[in-house]
Amino acid sequence: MVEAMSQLQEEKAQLQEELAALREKLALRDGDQQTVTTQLHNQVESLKEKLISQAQEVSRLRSELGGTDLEKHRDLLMVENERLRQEMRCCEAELQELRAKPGAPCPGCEHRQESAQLRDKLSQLQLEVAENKGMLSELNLEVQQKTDRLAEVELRLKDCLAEKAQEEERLSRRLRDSHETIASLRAQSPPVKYIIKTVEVESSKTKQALSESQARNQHLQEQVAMQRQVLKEMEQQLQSSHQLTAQLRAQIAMYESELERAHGQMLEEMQSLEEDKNRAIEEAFARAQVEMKAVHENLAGVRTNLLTLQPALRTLTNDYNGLKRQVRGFPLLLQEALKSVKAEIGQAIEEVNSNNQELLRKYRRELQLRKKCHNELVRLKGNIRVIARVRPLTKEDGEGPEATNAVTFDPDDDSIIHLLHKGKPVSFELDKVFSPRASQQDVFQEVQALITSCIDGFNVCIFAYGQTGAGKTYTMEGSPENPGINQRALQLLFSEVQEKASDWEYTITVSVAEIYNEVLRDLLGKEPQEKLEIRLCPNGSGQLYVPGLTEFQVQSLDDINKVFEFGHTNRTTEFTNLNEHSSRSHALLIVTVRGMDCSTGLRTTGKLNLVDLAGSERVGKSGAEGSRLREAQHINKSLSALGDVIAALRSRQGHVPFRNSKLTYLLQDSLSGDSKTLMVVQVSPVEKNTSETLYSLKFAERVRSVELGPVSRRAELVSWSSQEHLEWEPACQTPQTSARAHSAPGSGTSSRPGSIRRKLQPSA
Ligand SMILES: Nc1ncnc2c1ncn2[C@@H]1O[C@H](COP(=O)(O)OP(=O)(O)OP(=O)(O)O)[C@@H](O)[C@H]1O
Repeated sequence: MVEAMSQLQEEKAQLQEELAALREKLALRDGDQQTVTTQLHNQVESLKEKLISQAQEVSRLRSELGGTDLEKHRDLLMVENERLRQEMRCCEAELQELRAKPGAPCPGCEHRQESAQLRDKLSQLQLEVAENKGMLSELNLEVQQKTDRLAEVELRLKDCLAEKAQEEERLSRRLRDSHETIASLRAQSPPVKYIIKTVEVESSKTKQALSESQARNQHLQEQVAMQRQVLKEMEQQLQSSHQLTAQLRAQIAMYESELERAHGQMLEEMQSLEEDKNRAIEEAFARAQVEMKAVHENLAGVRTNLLTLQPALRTLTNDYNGLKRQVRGFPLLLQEALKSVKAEIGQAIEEVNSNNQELLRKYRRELQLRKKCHNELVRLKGNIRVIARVRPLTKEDGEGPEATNAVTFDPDDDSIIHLLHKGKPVSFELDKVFSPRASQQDVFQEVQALITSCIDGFNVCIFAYGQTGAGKTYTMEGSPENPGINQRALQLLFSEVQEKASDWEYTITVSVAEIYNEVLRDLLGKEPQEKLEIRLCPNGSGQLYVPGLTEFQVQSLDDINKVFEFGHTNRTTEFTNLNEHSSRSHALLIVTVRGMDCSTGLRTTGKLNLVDLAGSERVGKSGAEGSRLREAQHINKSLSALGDVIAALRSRQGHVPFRNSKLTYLLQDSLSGDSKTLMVVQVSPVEKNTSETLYSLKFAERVRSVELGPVSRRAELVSWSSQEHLEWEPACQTPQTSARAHSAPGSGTSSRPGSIRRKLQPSA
């Protein structure tokens, strides 16, 4: 029993210990539970506070920025709009009144225009106001939409708050229940274990509910943030609509002021117009009264006058009837007058025509006379003339005694040239001698009469003769800056032709050819290397022509330059050593001038041959061989043939040996008949060239001298040919042997060069 008692005691102590431990544990649990509950309570409290503050915030926001302001704005705008409408109606009514007012400004009055302008302005303003009205109603609509959305948000917020309150209520109720349960558990200690477990279960449930409510709280916070964002956007929109409204209001104010000003202006104008009108009426009335008075007075006078005028009126009526009769007969008179005037005019025209005919006849006669005079002049000068041109010393002549000047001139006679050959002076007389100082123009002046005769239908030949480097090409072609005879001749032809353009139609064509080693080539052709032949015209006219020789029509200096350029290019491409070749060939520029008299239909053709001959130096003398010898022989042959032809022409022989060379055969037309020839003998002034110079001058003098008396001429011809051939023999080549060599004036050995010419003339 004792053992059982002690066992019971032990068990009791054990149980007490266990109870104490449990109590301790429970006390601990209680403490934990309490802290958790207070924490939860605190959390719920803070949530509540947050919710309240959020609700306050929302209401504050609502009061600050919410629909009420928008609504207020909208209401204000609507009131404003209504006020504007009323004002507009008033203005319109006033305008109507003004329009309807009698005594509108008189037509054409300047105020009328201004009034019209004002009306236009007003209608513009009305249009603008209507536009603004439209904008305002749009704005109203927008404000309405925003207000609706705000109301929706508020509703949602209210729902959320109610849910929250319910949740809070539920939680606090559960909390209260838990507290009560704990208190009851404390009161009943034995089933502590079970209660603790229940509390534990309850506590976890409470926690879960708490976390749920936190999540919901979070969700609500997010929603509130979203709402805030929406509110912000709406705020911005509201602000922009505020700005727009302010702008619109400003515009409306502006239009109002404009309208007011226009209205005021209009009123003022109307007033001034009214005043003007009244004033004008008064003035008019006063004037009318005065005039009326005067008219009355006049009327009295007129009445008395009328009585006196009646007899005068009768006579005037008689006069009028007489004039009427005269007017009826006027067309007849006019016709007769016109007839006589026409007859007079016809007579005058006939007189003018006959005068014109007379003048034309005189002009033609003058033209013929001029032509005759010109021909006479040329004839007096000689159909074949020879002039010399001495080139200046150039760098190419070198230095030293061999390069000194050997040519002098006669200061009193420009047809004499003196040459110092091997220390002995020799003189020659030609038609004219040009010193090195002579310009291209000076030389051209001498030949231009010949060139113009070409327009009248004459054939002309101008040759440049002389040794290589004596200046032939310079005289004929010149340089681009200082052109020679060729270009100047064509320019002269152009200007002459232009002068006659009213009566004559002219065409000028050019051909460029070359004779080398007795072969004729066309330098303007497509095949410059092709050999050309000279043939008789098949029409039996006896004239010559060159089949295939290209002719270019030229009208300007540009055309000439192109033709020369083309000819030069053909020559350059043909021969590698052009300078060498050019001095060994004859270059011909053939200009044909064809004219037609517009009134008579008369046609003329004149040919101008401008020839740069091959160098006349006697290459054969220096013992040249091969091609140089062949060239020399050809040149010699053609130059001799030219001399023979000129000589035969001057002596008017029956037979002229044209066919002895290609050159003379080609120029046959231009060397025969009444053609005119000029030879320019080019002279080098250098000491080392005196032998060639002497030869050239002798040749020139011979050409010039053969024109005299028939017997002498024949004798001269014999001497010419034999002399010419002898000249090519080196052994016979001495200047002294020439019968035509002259001594320089003052040398005392011979008479003046002109004496030979005189010697050959038939004695009187
Ligand atoms: N009157 C002049 N004034 C100035 N320079 C001249 C004159 N005459 C010739 N000359 C010059 O002398 C040089 C030889 O002249 P040009 O070439 O005309 O001689 P050419 O007789 O035609 O020779 P070629 O037979 O070789 O053609 C050239 O440089 C030229 O410019």
